[in-house]
Amino acid sequence: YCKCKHQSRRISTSHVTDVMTALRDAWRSRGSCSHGTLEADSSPFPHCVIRNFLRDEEFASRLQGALLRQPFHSKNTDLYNFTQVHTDMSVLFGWFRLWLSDLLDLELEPTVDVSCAKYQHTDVLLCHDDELEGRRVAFILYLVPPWQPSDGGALDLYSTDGVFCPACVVKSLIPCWNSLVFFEVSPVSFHQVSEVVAEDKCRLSLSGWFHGPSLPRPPRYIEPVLPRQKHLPRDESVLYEWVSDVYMNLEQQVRVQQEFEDSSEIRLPNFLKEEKLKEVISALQLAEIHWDRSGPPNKRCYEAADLRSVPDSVRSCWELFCSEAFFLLLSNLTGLKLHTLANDPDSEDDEEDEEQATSSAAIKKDGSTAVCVGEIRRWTRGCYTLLHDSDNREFALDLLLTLGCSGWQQDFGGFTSYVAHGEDEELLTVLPEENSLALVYRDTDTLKFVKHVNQRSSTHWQQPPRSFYDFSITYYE
Ligand SMILES: O=C(O)CCC(=O)C(=O)O
Ligand SMILES: [Fe+2]
Repeated sequence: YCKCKHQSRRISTSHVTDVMTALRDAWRSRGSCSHGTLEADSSPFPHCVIRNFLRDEEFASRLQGALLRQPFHSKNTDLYNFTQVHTDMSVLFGWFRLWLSDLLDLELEPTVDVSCAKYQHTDVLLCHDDELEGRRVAFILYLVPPWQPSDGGALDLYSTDGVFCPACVVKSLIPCWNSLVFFEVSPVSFHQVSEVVAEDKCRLSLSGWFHGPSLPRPPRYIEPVLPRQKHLPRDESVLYEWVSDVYMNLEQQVRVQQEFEDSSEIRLPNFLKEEKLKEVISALQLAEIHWDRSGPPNKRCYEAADLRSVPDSVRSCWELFCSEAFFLLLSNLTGLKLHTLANDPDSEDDEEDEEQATSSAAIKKDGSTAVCVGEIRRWTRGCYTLLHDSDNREFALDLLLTLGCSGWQQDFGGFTSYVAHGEDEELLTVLPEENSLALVYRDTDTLKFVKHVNQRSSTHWQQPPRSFYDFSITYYE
């Protein structure tokens, strides 16, 4: 298996032993080592690349052909997009397991769990650590055509911060025909397959894990809960200034509420008044707003506006959604109790409540406990959010207003997908739609993610700013 530079000659046992000793030392001392076709490094976590992994090139080509004829199934979630087929490759990787066991001085279980993956244009596997009960070493054998960094599809390795969260990509391994990468699965082995941008290349690989005793795992970092705020004291004039007249009509509010109660979600098109919409979009696009990158990348990747840096029009729009008058409007639109004056489904004097709905005198009396938390976000190519176990799971009302996204298509990604916890099935998709306000009530079993914005969005964004924006706010009764 170790051919080094001696393509046609048999390798002497002593040479193999030398390489093995060097590699073992490098692995143990967290150093690096390079020997012919083999390169090992411990930064950002221990990994090794072996070129010309399969000695018989022709066998490798036949293997590639045979694999390509397999029935691939498409895999499509928050984390990834690619096609896969399971294969029994225990024979092919059996001896490799013995070699690895010897190298790592570690008992690896005989069962290898191998699958074949095919990544094509826009396919991606976002940041993850591979940690799952018993996985000890991950390996990937690439059966790819000549591959350039500009084709995408690199295996990117992340550094980690002080609390074992991924920080940034510090090394990119470009897939190469008949080369194999293996790395130690550990609490810091964060990696991704970057999006394949080549339109006509197929990144075929055989990959899997060898199982053994797991490394000790530090407790997972728990993110602090973002501070939630009570409504801002603003009266109903803010609604008349911003919200399209149709949604200020009480009969219309009743209709919206009925629909919302039936399906727990509703889209309200043309939500903001046209001139206000234009003002906010151009401010978001042109103003010098400070955008902070959100992370860590195993959970999210987008930019959020530093609210201290936004121009007046954007701030006013933000304040609209946080205003007392808006909490009351939302109560009327959804039937939720986001305000003490909200229609109480058990109360008999609904009519009286409705009359009070937009009266500023009534607003002053409020003693509600409803709160909200949210962000103004910027979405560009490569952005996403992922589902994760630490998501706090509470009943909540999500509000999403997307701006600067006219002509958006679903296959660009960037849509919000609601799923039931522990299931693949999608409950609801909210597409970015210009000036459409989406309201979604979620229960403790519902999670959401924003699908990776892929390279197809670049064809849509011919010129700057190459981004769309949203106001994303969650309300708690
Ligand atoms: O294909 C690769 O380079 C990595 C694949 C991977 O990380 C995985 O399947 O978990
Ligand atoms: Fe992985």
